[in-house]
Amino acid sequence: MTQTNNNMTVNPDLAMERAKCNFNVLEVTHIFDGGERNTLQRKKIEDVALNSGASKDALGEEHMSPKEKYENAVRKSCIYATMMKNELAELSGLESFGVSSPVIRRTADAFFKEVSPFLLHLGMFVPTIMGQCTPEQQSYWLPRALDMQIIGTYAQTELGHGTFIRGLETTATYDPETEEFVLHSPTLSSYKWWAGGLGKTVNYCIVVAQLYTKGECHGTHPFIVQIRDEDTHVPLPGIKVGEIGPKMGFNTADNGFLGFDHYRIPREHMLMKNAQVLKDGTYVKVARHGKLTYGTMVFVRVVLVNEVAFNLAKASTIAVRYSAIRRQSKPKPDEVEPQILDYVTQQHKLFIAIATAHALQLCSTWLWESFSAVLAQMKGGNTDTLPEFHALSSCLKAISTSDSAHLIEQCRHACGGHGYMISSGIPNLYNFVSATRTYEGDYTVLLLQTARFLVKAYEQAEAKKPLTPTVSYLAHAFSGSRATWDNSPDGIIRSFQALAAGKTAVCVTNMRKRMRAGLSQVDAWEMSTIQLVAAAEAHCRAVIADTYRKEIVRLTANSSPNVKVVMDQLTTLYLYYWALERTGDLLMFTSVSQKDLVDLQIAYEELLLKIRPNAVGLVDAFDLRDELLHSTLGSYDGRVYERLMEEALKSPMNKEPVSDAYSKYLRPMMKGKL
Ligand SMILES: CC/C=C\C/C=C\C/C=C\C/C=C\CC/C=C/C(=O)SCCNC(=O)CCNC(=O)[C@H](O)C(C)(C)COP(=O)(O)OP(=O)(O)OC[C@H]1O[C@@H](n2cnc3c(N)ncnc32)[C@H](O)[C@@H]1OP(=O)(O)O
Ligand SMILES: Cc1cc2nc3c(=O)[nH]c(=O)nc-3n(C[C@H](O)[C@H](O)[C@H](O)COP(=O)(O)OP(=O)(O)OC[C@H]3O[C@@H](n4cnc5c(N)ncnc54)[C@H](O)[C@@H]3O)c2cc1C
Repeated sequence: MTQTNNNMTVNPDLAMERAKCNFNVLEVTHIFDGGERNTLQRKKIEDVALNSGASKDALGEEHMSPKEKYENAVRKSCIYATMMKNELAELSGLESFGVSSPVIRRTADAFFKEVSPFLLHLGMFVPTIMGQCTPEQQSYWLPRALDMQIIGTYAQTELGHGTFIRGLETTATYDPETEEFVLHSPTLSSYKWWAGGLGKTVNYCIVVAQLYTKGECHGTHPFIVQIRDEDTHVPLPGIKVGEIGPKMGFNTADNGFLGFDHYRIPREHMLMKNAQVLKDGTYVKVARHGKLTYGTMVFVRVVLVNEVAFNLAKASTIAVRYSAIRRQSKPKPDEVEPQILDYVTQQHKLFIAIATAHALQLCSTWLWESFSAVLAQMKGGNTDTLPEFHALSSCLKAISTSDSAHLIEQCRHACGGHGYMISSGIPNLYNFVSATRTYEGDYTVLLLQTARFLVKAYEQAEAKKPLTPTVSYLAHAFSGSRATWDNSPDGIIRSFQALAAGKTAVCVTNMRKRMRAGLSQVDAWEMSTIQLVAAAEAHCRAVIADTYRKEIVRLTANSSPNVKVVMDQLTTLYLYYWALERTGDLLMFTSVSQKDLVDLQIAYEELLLKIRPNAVGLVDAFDLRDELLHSTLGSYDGRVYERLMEEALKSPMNKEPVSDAYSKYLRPMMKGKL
């Protein structure tokens, strides 16, 4: 066993990997964090939050009953929330603590193997107050929410409808006599369903309901609604609330249901930044864009790109470290069993996961900056950039969550049987991330939103009208010839753009054909949706590839030579991987030949070998403390087998030498006495 500086016993294979890494790991950490200052700040926050040991459980969460798990999650949420109010607020440098800080959010992961019941409070309740309230409403609600005097959630989805927001059934009918809204759930399918924290934790929630005033329906609007007594926590009269039951993941989030029986709230509890109901019941539209009430969802879609990049970084750290210590099979009889990381197929599974974590992390920062710019313009009353941003955030949310879930599962495959253990950490990561593909807008549904924008942009390009930046490549779609293949990074990115343009063109052509053949526009669109989803996916891949490449070139401009090399290798790997995944499309829409593709496959395999010696260094650069990984397979010291055994011995099943089930069932059955 090898000793490191701080006297930690490290598995010798991992120590050897670290010794052969040829680049400065800390420099890459700074790139991933967005600069040295951010790394220092992150480390300080992690030290304060994690060094006290407050995040640890006496008994592993996985051995607790659902009720114990929930209560334990609330206990730790309260500890973490108190830390945020006290020590962490100042350190994070945020005006309003925690609300938009990925570091605070990530550090919280050390406290929860699943999720905090407060996630929706900070993730959606507070952002909705910030985004949908008038200044007066904000000054009343925000301090109470930030100080955790009230805890809230976001209740939009109903039993009958999640995707189709305009189809929600909960009603909020204005009564000018009492200056109140009457909230009502007219059907079973109108019951709110899913909101995190609603089951048992929160006492307030944002409720999205159909607004009726003066006999007219004005569509869905947000309201802030008290559902439990602020002192006793008992549900208020007219409220039917509870928890929805066990799920694939999110089992500490007490997702809930909620129904209203003619439940009254004051007029001022409608969130009135974008639309108002006056005392006499007159409806006044304030916003210049009809979809601004969907703002919290857009915010969360942006945040999620960062969130899944982080979770993918965790899964790849676990799988790469494990693959460095795991030895299996004997391809060369005279040599020792190789580390499984030496198998090229294993590298193929894992290095794309590392590269994707980088790509999504850098895209998320870029997306966040674009979002800030759109918000700044909207403050000045200009909503022109919103449609493009909605299209962009929709596809990035869809692709980042879907790719991350797929790659986390691939990391599990890469860990063989041990990856299936809860203690490996990977099942919890997968259960969490696979939900992100559905919530906040399902994958297909969001890609179809992007496709709407692409088709419109294509028609603008056809009419030689100006295009917005992310679709400017569509202007080249009318050259009449196939894009010229060239295997340089820029050449591959141009080819990805050609694929997106080509696929969009095919959709438009097919829809026009179908309409000429007599189909309505809606039916022609519906018949083309498989290809529209594929076009939006291709567009998103082109955006990610272009952004990742540009950002890496910019961020490594002053890096040391070896860091430049390894970062260039990772971006190139990302481009080769996706080109090889899309060979059929490339043959359709570019001049690529069979020989070009065979050469590209060989170049890809050689690239895997070049990255191999730096693989552990690359995941170390994510700088994920053991407390965040929660993994027997992925800890920094690589004591995998010791940890697996330690965890197995903690199982309550091992507390008694003979299980009660023996005398109750096994023995009678075996003795023929059952
Ligand atoms: C410290 C802690 C901080 C952070 C925490 C970190 C991490 C995570 C944070 C929190 C989250 C944690 C857990 C979340 C749990 C889950 C919560 C939820 O799921 S909440 C519910 C979410 N629900 C959805 O997302 C529903 C999806 N459906 C829709 O968005 C819409 O219905 C849909 C877009 C599908 C269609 O809307 P519709 O009104 O029917 O529009 P239509 O199709 O007719 O289009 C009309 C027109 O409007 C444009 N448009 C649609 N949406 C938007 C938008 N948001 N912005 C701008 N424009 C929009 C649409 O493109 C179309 O335009 P054109 O006519 O084509 O021009
Ligand atoms: C873990 C978790 C937490 C959640 N938390 C919250 C919360 O806090 N608050 C809240 O309000 N909601 C929450 N939700 C609900 C979530 O937002 C919805 O489940 C999600 O938006 C999908 O909607 P749906 O369930 O109605 O799916 P559906 O729309 O019924 O989708 C079912 C299938 O139909 C397809 N489909 C639907 N419409 C179309 C279409 N127009 N074209 C093509 N295909 C279509 C979808 O692609 C999908 O394959 C949560 C969900 C989960 C899983």
